[in-house]
Amino acid sequence: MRLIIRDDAAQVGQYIANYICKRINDFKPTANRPFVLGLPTGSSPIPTYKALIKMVKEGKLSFKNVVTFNMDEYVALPRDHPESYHTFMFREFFSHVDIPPQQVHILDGNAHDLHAECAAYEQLIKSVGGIELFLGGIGEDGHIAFNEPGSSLKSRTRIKTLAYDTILANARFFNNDINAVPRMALTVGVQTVLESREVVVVVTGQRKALALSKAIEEGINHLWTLSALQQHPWALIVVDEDATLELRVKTVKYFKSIERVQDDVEKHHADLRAKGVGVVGGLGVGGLIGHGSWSGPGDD
Ligand SMILES: N[C@@H]1[C@@H](O)[C@H](O)[C@@H](COP(=O)(O)O)O[C@@H]1O
Repeated sequence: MRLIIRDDAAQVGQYIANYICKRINDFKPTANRPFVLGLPTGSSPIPTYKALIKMVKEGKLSFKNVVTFNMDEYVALPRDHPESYHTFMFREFFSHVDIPPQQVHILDGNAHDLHAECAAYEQLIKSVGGIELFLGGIGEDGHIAFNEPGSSLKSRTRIKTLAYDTILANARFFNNDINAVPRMALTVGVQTVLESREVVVVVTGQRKALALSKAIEEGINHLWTLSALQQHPWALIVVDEDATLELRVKTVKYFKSIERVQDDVEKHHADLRAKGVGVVGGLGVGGLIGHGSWSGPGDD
């Protein structure tokens, strides 16, 4: 796992957008071999969406051959409700990029048979070859998607009752009316996220600081479901300074030093490549081994 720390939420968004842009462009997706991207809702990914939209408008990135799967959706909230995740995603992102709407997948919280809807979602993800990169956010209680505390770390897409803390936290989107917040949601499971080939998580703001420290400084624990990421071979968490408030100074220094070393190694490789010297893997930092040149968060 790698942790990248930036000054503020805007810089976090820019970093992740650059990262996703590079991933998609390096993948060279085609209609027959699309890039499969998992996406979250919430306020945290908005700076990333803004930066991605700008890249599309500048012609640096296209979503024509990208297939998306959203993490979650409320149960029984009309699809066209301003706070449904369908509405959110089209308002904040999909309507501004060149993705064909039939390539967008969002769970249907109004499906007649919710269990069948969840099973079909898992099947659909499998049928396109699995998710290449899952971008996620977290709740204050450390939940990823809507995998509330106590969720099985082997869970798959299913119906989930929301924790009272989450209902309280999300009331801000419903005119602070707790009674208006749906009590249930459909969500991908922790295992669904872990099965994607790469996971990138955005964590910003002081109110997420405790969850971040529980997830990365302590053991894997179903009470902080993001901690399951410790088992993922290719995970990156991008945070702002505020989100690091509960981390040990030593933890912050460690991850910052890893990034510095990574930059030095990357520069060294670029110099070698410019001189026409082939670069083989094996430097052992941040996933260089087996990748020739570093391009990802690494599996250290
Ligand atoms: N289901 C979503 C999560 O996927 C999201 O990560 C979380 C954080 O939202 P925010 O980024 O607004 O803090 O909100 C909801 O609970």
